[in-house]
Amino acid sequence: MSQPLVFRWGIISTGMIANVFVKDLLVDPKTRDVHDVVHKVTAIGSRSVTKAQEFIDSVLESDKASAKAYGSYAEVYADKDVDVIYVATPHTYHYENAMDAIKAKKHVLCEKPVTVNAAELRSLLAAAKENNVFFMEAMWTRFHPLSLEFKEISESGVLGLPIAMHADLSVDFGIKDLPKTHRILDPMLGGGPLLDLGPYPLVWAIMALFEHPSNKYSQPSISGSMVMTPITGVDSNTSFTLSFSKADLSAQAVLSCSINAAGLEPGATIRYEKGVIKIAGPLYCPQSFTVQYFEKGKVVREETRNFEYAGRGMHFQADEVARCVRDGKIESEVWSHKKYLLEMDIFDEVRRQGGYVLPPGVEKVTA
Ligand SMILES: NC(=O)C1=CN([C@@H]2O[C@H](COP(=O)(O)OP(=O)(O)OC[C@H]3O[C@@H](n4cnc5c(N)ncnc54)[C@H](OP(=O)(O)O)[C@@H]3O)[C@@H](O)[C@H]2O)C=CC1
Ligand SMILES: O=C1OC[C@@H](O)[C@H](O)[C@H]1O
Repeated sequence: MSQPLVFRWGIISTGMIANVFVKDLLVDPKTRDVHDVVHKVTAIGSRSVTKAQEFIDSVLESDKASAKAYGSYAEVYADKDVDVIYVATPHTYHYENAMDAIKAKKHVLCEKPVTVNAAELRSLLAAAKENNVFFMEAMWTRFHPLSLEFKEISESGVLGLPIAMHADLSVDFGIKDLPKTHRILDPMLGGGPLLDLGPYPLVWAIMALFEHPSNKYSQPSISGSMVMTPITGVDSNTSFTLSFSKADLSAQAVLSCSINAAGLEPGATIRYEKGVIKIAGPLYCPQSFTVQYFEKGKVVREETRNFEYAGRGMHFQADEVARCVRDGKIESEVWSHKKYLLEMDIFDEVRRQGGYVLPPGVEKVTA
C-alpha cells in the first residue's frame, strides 16, 4: 500500500475550538479506518506569540517539535510548510481571515458560521475560485458516520418521503453572568444563537430535506422569528421554518435555537410517510439515532444505532479536506458551496424578519 498523504495544517487562533480541533487532528487516523491521509500541525497563529507557543506546548505534546509559533495570523498564511488554514476566530473575523489565507493561495477550512452574511460568502467563494484553492465551512456534523448512515436510510425509500421535521439546539451559556464582550453576547462578534447554534438544526434540515433527491436542490421559503436579549440586543431565542414545495417534495422543517436554556431534547425528529427518525441531541455531535417503522399509524419495529470513535469527531471533516485537496478539488461534494450559501441566505432572511441588524462595519461585504 502507498504511503499516506501527510497534510499540513496552519491554525488561526488559540481559542476553545482550535484546541479541540487540533487534538482531533492528532488522533491516529487508523482508529477510524483511514489509511490514505495523516494530519500534521505545522503552524499556530495567534495575536500573541506567547499564547501560540503555550498552545503548542500544551496541545501538541509529542508533535510539538515540528510546529512554529507565530504572533500574527499573516505569518501562518505565508508559511510554505502549511497546506491548509483552519480559521477558528469569532464569526465576524471569518471573512477577513479566510480572505487573507485565500489571497496567500492557501486552502481553507473555516469554522461555522462560515461568514456573517451571504454577500461575504459569495465574495470568498469567488476569491477561492480565482486563486484555485479549496474552501469549505467546517460543518463537522455533516461528515460523521452517523450522518452518513442517517442519509442512507432517509433516502433509501424504506420510510417513504420526509414530510415534517423539528430540530433544536439550545445551550445555557449563563448569559446574565457573562461579560457583555463574550462572543455569544457581543453584537460586534455576531452574538446570539442564530449564527452560533442555528447551523446545527439547519444542517439536519439540509441533510433530510434540501439534499433529499426528491427536492432536486430547490430553495425553501423562509419564515423566522427572534426574541432579543435586553443585555446587548442580540437574539437569545430564534426559530425559523423552512417550507419545501417547489419540486417533488412537500415538507416543512421547524428549527430553533437558544442561548439561555439547556436541554438535549428534542434533538431532531424527522417524520416520513411510513415512520420517524429521531436524532439524539446534541445536534452538533449526536451519538445515536432511532428509526421507528409504522404500519397503520402504529410503531411495528424500532431500531437504535449507536456510534463510537476515538476523538470528538472533528477529524472526519479534516480527512475530507485532505482528500479534496489531494484530488485537485476546490469544493467538497458532501458539504458543497451551495449548501452553506443556502445557510447564509436563510440566516440573512431570518435576521431581516427578526430585526437583527449587525452594528455598522461588522459586515465586511453587503449585498
Ligand atoms: N465546530 C464547533 O463545534 C464549534 C465551533 N465554534 C466556532 O469557532 C469560532 C470560535 O469559537 P471559540 O473557539 O468558542 O471562541 P474563543 O473565544 O474560545 O476563541 C476565539 C479565538 O479567536 C481569536 N480572536 C481573534 N480576534 C478576536 C477578538 N476580537 N475577540 C476574541 N477572540 C479573538 C483569539 O485567539 P488568539 O488570541 O490566539 O488570536 C481567541 O482565542 C466561532 O466562530 C464559533 O462559531 C465554536 C465552538 C464549537
Ligand atoms: O459550534 C458550537 O457547538 C457547541 C456550542 O456550545 C458552541 O457555542 C458552538 O459554537
